[in-house]
Amino acid sequence: MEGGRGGGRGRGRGRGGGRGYSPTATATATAKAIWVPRAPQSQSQSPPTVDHPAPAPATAVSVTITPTSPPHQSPSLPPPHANHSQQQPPHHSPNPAPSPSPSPSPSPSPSPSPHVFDICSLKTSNTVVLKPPLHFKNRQLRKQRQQQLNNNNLPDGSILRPGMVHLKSYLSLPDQVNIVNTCRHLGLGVGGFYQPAFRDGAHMNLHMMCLGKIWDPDRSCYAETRLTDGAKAPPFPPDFLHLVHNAIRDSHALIKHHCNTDAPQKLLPPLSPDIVVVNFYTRSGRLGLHQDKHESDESLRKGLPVVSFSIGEAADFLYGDDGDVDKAQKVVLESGDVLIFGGKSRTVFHGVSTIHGGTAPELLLQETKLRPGRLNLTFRQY
Ligand SMILES: O=C(O)CCC(=O)C(=O)O
Ligand SMILES: [Fe+2]
Repeated sequence: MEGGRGGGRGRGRGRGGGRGYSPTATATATAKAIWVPRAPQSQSQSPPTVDHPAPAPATAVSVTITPTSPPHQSPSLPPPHANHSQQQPPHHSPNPAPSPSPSPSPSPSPSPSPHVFDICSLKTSNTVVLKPPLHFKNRQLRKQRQQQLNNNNLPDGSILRPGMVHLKSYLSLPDQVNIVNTCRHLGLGVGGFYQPAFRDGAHMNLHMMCLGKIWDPDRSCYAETRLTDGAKAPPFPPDFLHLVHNAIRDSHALIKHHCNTDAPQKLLPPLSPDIVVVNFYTRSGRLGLHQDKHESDESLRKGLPVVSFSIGEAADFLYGDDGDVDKAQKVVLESGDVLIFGGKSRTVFHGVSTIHGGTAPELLLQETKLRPGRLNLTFRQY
């Protein structure tokens, strides 16, 4: 990604909103009694710049009552922590926090370092949570499958520009849960989430973690280690590869259908990703218009795409020919959406202007305890 050259300083210079974005609107959700959303987080749990409006809205169904329990997670995940990084310093401490213990021992557990950013808020409380009944879950899954394969087995999606494809509701709920859990686990360890800062003291308005290679926003290049704390990137997670490949395959089907071509791979070349940039946006998070253009010359020359997964709250994603926000087009990316830009759109300017609070799927929140905000993964081939 390019935060500096080409007029795209928006990515990095996110101080207070970067390139002319108005402050993020805070949506207030009204819950219609039902199964209760998670306990609202107290202000003291929030980083200084983060809004914590009302909890996500819930959906009306008949319910059974169960006590609050930790989310479903793989046994290797660390146990719930009560502490989150709240006073996020500009830089990681020189001694990165140790990886969370792989042992699933229940409690008491060591709290993560205060410098670690936990994308889930797993603090248990006395709140009674009403869980959705199984038939509701199944209906959701059926609906999702149908959405994925309507229209002659084509995925639900559209072509925004040549080489730029938006797949709607593409990632299943279990896949989203798995991605959140994996990112949480990696994000708590060495090289995990941090808030990138610049030499001049400005911060990006998001938390980032790079897998495979480190993206260094200050130097606008990839590096082996992170400047702030010397951490190496956690390895690229091979578990996600099939999702990326499937998304490209299904985008090809869509391109073939809509663009009347037998060679969709010429418009959108396939990639073998080896880097993921994972961003977590709180509700006030954003990312100025920028280009992703520090992958290898060959990768860029071939137009190997960037594949982006959105999970959690919806976001306004802007894109255009240059860094001018007023001329940019907008698409709303919701949880489970996949956006791909390659070929002629490989270096399209893009950014995130708004996170829509309260829009994350309730089931996802129940399963993961994802914080209010949005998780985004962009896969790239160096
Ligand atoms: O969050 C998004 O949708 C975009 C992220 C992005 O552009 C980047 O990480 O370079
Ligand atoms: Fe980008």
